[in-house]
Amino acid sequence: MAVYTEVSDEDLNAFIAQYPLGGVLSCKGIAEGVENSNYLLVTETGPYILTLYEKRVNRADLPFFLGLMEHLSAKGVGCPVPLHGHDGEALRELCGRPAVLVTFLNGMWPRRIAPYHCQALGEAMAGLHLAGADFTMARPNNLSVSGWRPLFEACADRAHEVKPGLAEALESELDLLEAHWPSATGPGALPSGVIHADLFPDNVFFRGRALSGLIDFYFACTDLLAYDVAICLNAWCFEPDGAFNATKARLLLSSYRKVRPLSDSELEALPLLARGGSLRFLLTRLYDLLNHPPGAFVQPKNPLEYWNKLRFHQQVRGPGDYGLE
Ligand SMILES: Nc1ncnc2c1ncn2[C@@H]1O[C@H](COP(=O)(O)OP(=O)(O)OP(=O)(O)O)[C@@H](O)[C@H]1O
Ligand SMILES: N[C@@H](CCO)C(=O)O
Repeated sequence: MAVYTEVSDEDLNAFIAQYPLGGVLSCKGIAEGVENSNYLLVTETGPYILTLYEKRVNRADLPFFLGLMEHLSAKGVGCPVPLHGHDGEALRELCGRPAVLVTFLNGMWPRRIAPYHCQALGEAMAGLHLAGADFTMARPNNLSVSGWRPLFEACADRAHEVKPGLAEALESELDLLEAHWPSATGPGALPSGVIHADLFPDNVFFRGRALSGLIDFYFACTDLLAYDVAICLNAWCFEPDGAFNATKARLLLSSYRKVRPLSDSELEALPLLARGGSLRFLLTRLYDLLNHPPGAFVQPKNPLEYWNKLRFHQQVRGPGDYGLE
């Protein structure tokens, strides 16, 4: 149960009274998700999502996230929209945590990924990148290459508990990525802009076969657009047994490219970006696993799922291995 901060009825009623939403009819903690405390709130005017932000969300970043969702929604991207209270404010505090109410999105995230999901995701991701092009705020990606060594150092001493030799292998990969990571500035720079940076299946809603919305913009930032593509290759194009599905990758990439073409440099950089994306999620999962509070309801995700993905990308010879003709 990803509810880290419990809210009393008294605190909730006082919080909701600050909005023109009528009285509270129900408020239930949402089990899914591992980063923040989420509640499904129903008032006399309908359903909403109440989010209390936890450890990995910096309060100072919230204006960027909230402003981005408003910007993208205005551009036609299906995403939650923050609600403003009587005082015009969207960002508040509840039970000592930064808290926001957002609109409820209908749809279900796909538990079993079909090729058509990948095709729809590629198109939606490209649309997101284009819609974010004129968003005036910027936020550095604190979980890109500059953020990986501190995470690694916080895990290195105990990584062997998860897999013998893991620390040594990760340090070697980290050295390579730090030495060769593509730049967003200067000669040979790759295109950059607003990326979601966490476009996993559980953050993408479908209604039937149609993609209906994107949620969880709390890792969104300004970074390499192709890095978002690489994160999605990892999150959508591997089968439960760990096998890479080149058909899904081809559909994802080709539908993305129909909306926003990928340059030759971006395509050439995909294997390295996918190795970085593998390391990023491996490290955050490893950190969460090694620091998992005993008895917590939230089940940590398996870092070795991303060790297997990293090993796959390490042997990729070029973008052709991602199903591209
Ligand atoms: N706007 C929304 N409309 C409908 N459901 C939502 C919305 N936002 C969140 N949810 C529900 O809450 C769940 C958790 O939301 P979210 O993924 O943002 O939490 P999180 O703690 O950031 O999780 P994650 O581990 O994916 O980062 C989602 O899987 C979804 O079921
Ligand atoms: N989507 C992330 C969790 C939230 O950052 C993962 O699966 O590791």
